[in-house]
Amino acid sequence: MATARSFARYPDFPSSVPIATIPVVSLQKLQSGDEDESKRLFQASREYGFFSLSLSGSAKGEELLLDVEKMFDLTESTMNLGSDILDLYAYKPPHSLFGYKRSGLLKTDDGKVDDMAMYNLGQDDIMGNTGRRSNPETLESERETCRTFFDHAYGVVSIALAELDKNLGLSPGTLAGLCPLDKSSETQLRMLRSEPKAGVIDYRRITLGGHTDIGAITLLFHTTGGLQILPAGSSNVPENWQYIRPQPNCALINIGDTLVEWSGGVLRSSLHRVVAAPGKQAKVPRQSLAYLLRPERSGSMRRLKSKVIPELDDGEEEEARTVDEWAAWRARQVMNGELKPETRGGIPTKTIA
Ligand SMILES: O=C(O)CCC(=O)C(=O)O
Ligand SMILES: [Fe+2]
Repeated sequence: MATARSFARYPDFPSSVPIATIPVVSLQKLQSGDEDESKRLFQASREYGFFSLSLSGSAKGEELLLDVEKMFDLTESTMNLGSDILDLYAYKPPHSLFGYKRSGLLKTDDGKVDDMAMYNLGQDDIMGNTGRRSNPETLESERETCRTFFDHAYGVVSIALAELDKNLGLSPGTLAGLCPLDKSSETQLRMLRSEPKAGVIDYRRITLGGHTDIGAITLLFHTTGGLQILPAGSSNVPENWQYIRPQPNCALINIGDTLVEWSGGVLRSSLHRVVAAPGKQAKVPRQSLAYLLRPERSGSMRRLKSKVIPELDDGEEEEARTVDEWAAWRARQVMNGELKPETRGGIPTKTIA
């Protein structure tokens, strides 16, 4: 579903809706050490908090695209089990966010509820870092496929993190080293699906409410539209939200709140949400896959030090909480209404690396 071939199976994304001009960066160019491409990735990560990573022409990229196709099929067969069966694997917030969430359990910004089913598959579970969880048979029988996906997705996202290391003036391997594949974390593959509605389509229907991703960085695969971003500096009114047009053979990458913390606000995490897919695309089921990379649980949320990252201002305190403590504290703040999700970061660097 992420390759050009699968795009051909879906109705076209309409040309009449406002879209955000998210830069496309080539994985193959990054792998060959192209400095301009690296700078473009950094610039996009500061200006939009999003960039598209073209996977074509890179062996690692094309391998991942094939895994993505398989995971889209597994999303479909899993979701087809129906919510009665899937509820046996229901997620248990706030204690555990792994497992199935049926549609309609989350509040959206407009006071309604979401319209998105998701199955959150834990990296620890699949990679064997901690105790196994039990998942529906569709996934249990394909553990090896899932393992390959996690392995390859981590490999590609590590290349993007290495570029951020370089541009942030950090030593090679710093960011990926804080989010290891083989250590316990909340890292997950979120398999999302929203069903088409009969009758007149409400294109303003929010299927997944506005949020920023709490982790380090996210790789998203989608074929149909509906994902929207609120550009930096724009107020949160319906006309300011812009669609992100899915690009064939690409992963959409976005910066999460953890990278904003570590970079002292140099990188940006942008508010995004999902609404009904535009045009004829609203008539087909919408599936997406989000690989949400989170740091090692016991890791530190302290701002990193480099010649690019600004030091703490007078009166600012060093973050003392661990990754897990910080995530729990933020979730509480959002729940108590003390923190409204909003775009963060994108401040000037100390010097340019
Ligand atoms: O389905 C999408 O396009 C976006 C999903 C998303 O933002 C998330 O799962 O955090
Ligand atoms: Fe998200």
